Amino acid sequence: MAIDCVAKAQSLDEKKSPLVFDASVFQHEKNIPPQFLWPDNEKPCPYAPELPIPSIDIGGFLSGDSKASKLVGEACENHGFFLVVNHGIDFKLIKDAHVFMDKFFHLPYIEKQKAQRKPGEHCGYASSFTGRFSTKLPWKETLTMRFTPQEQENDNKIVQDYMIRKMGDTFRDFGRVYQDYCDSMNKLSLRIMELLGISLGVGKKHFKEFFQGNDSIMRLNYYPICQKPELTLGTGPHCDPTSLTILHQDDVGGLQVFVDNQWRSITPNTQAFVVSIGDTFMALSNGKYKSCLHRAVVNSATPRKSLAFFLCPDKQKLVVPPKQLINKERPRMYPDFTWEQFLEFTQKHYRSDENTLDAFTNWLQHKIYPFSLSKSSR
Ligand SMILES: C=C1C[C@]23C[C@H]1CC[C@H]2[C@]1(C)CCC[C@@](C)(C(=O)O)[C@H]1[C@@H]3C(=O)O
Ligand SMILES: O=C(O)CCC(=O)C(=O)O
Ligand SMILES: [Fe+2]
Repeated sequence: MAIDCVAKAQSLDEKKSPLVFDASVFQHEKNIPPQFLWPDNEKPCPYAPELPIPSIDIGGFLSGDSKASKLVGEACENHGFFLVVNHGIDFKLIKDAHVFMDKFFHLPYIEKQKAQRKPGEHCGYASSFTGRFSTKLPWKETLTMRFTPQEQENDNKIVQDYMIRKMGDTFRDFGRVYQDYCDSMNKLSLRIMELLGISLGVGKKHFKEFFQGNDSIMRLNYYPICQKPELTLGTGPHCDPTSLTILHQDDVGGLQVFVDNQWRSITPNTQAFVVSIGDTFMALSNGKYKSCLHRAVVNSATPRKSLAFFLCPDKQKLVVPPKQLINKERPRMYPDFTWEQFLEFTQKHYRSDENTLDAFTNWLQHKIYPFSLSKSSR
């Protein structure tokens, strides 16, 4: 009974009308609401030296390209970030995606609310998560769409259909651009999975086949101007729980990665994509490749935009590393799990941070073995 009451209280909490983060208002406010203030130990530092990350020519990469494989392997074992250039993605498509993103986030709040994210779901429009969290709110608005590859040419176009359903037929072009963008990201992801398979010594097919039927996430991040950027964060410190992130950031700058105990900035390069390993791929590589802590800072001069494509496996597939990556020196590091379980954990039980995967594996083990004694309590 008590648990039911708590659960009801929490769900009612989500239903309370939360603070509305309307950037058109907030971006001019001298004093930002207390919910957006981050603790001193997490506030952005005045200077984050650039992190040089390898630039991989994915267009020139062929199976025998040991240089690309070595460069990617070193980066992924260290911090999990690298650039991809010569990617073959149409630059007009990237430009159109940014133009349409700008148009969406400049709509009146009441219009954007037509796509409002519902509690417990990951798709939709969110204005800084004021309905999800009560403190350390990120200074951003987001629009999140689900992507699954079309099996047949005439299969439904899940991204375009979603945008038309939520926003009406005037969003047909918006939907087409993001459908094409996600289709391009899907193809690029599978090329990168070939490279990661070779660099891990399991062959170019292994991960490419694992992610053939992916169930991925397209997220648009819009970071409004902030009058006190030193007091808040656009996106708080976290590791992506997903498998692979392909990020296109505009030329404003703000992405930072925590490496060797220091925040380092990733210099914008609109010709390239920033690719990073997520928690799920860290588990697939049995911990060999690292999912790294990162965040986004904001500024008082110009809004910042980033397009994040999060590759995720079919929700029912078991996440299990290939046997070649399990040995005496490196026994199994994480339990079997499905992306469906992990995604539910991040949407209903836990705010992704630097410990999400460990918190998830503890949660999973207590869910499966509720009365097992954890090591610490033995
Ligand atoms: C599965 C996901 C959850 C988040 C979006 C994708 C991958 C990154 C996650 C996120 C961005 C990590 C930081 C916290 C978060 C709440 C956010 O700032 O948006 C996370 C996303 C989410 O839970 O909606
Ligand atoms: O906007 C950025 O540069 C990073 C955003 C991010 O890390 C995310 O959406 O997971
Ligand atoms: Fe991220």
